[in-house]
Amino acid sequence: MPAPRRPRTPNARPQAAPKADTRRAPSARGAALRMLNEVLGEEPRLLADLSDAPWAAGMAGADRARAQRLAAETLRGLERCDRLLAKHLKKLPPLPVRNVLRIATWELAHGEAAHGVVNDAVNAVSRMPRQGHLKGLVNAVLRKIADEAPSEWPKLRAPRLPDWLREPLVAAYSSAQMLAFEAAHAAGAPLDLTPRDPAQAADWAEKLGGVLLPTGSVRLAEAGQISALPGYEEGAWWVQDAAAALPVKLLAPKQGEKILDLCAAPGGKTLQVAAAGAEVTAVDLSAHRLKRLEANLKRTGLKATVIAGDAMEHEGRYDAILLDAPCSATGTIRRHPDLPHARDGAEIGDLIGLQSFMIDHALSLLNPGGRLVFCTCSLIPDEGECQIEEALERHPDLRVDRSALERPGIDPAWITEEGGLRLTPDLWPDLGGMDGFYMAVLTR
Ligand SMILES: C[S@@+](CC[C@H](N)C(=O)[O-])C[C@H]1O[C@@H](n2cnc3c(N)ncnc32)[C@H](O)[C@@H]1O
Repeated sequence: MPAPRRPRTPNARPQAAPKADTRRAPSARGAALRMLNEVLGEEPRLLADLSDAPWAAGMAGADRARAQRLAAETLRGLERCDRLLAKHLKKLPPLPVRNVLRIATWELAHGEAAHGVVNDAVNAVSRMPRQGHLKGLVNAVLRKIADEAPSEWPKLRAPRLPDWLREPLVAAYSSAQMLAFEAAHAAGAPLDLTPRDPAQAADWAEKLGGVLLPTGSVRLAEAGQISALPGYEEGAWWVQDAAAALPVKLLAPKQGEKILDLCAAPGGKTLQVAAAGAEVTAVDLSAHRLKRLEANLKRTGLKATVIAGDAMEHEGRYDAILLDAPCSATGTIRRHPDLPHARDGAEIGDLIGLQSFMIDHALSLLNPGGRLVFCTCSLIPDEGECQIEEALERHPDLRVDRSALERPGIDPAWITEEGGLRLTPDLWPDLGGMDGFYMAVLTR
């Protein structure tokens, strides 16, 4: 029988570093508009890929952060914006004008002074070569929205996920749980930190005015400027969702162990493994994303061997392997509200194929008695539970180590039939939720 064809790696294209742009930098609102136009455009892009776009090169850090937030929050509330606007639009204007209206609607619903918001929106449209004539319409609509939005916004339902994602999730969970996911996505995410020294987590929670979560992460309600927080410069902690910090806790790296982090960038998990004193090799296909890993290693003073390359071609023998495989990232919508709009699910089939090839390759690199943690930040069981069930069928000597799940803060209700952990954004409702994730510990 011919060997099965390996699916193409969806994000295998090398990413070039952005070129500096000498044109005048856009305002925060102008940049947010460009971001929305790109996320919702014909060739949709993710916000994360736009943060260092050439057109944003001259922007001050604070403006850049404001633009990102404005774009992300408008996308999070897009359905609500459109519902408010629909009452006042007989016909949908072209996308750039619609996006000006959407951003302004979000701002008006969230307490921004109407005068500035409406003026800026009218000016933005009047500068559009082909849509300038719509400035009067924009002015009239936004004056009405300014009156209504603050009181109407909270009455609108949490935005629904698009069908490409809602349908598989309703089939896998339930309609009620789906509504709870959507409410969690609408609520957004607090800022979680992983302390370099887990024994000092409570101290950092106190110093930063946060709370210590049951699994050992520190949660802050208000992020502000992260690089200005105590402990940032000295690398005493790094930003990492509490759910994303769990795979390495299950891996339980030990001093001196030889550990491979197969899909490592931007590196939150590599830092955890290195902080435990293990000898870590971090591999990732994206040289661009690895730059962030290198910067994080420098800031924290932690050590890792960093390799830009294809996980499927990596060779060696390791005591333990972490495989945080490329996936649909549908568990991270609280923090990436652009994802449901910029994606359409077309690449999920390829990703599922790649994940199973990566599991098999990772298993071939394990020392006898070694352990593999497979995880994905996805809500889709095909990228989680099903991968493990199928791996167990392909490898009769493989078993799932359930004892690895006996860790502080892990609720037994999260444990799945095959022995993995299923985390969803509606968990910890009183603490502010967590990202969706799946993880399992395999040994052979
Ligand atoms: C979920 S992210 C990893 C997140 C990372 N473990 C962390 O904690 O920061 C998946 C990563 O897989 C990388 N990737 C995708 N295909 C790959 C391949 N064939 N070989 C190595 N890395 C790959 C992507 O560049 C991406 O950085």
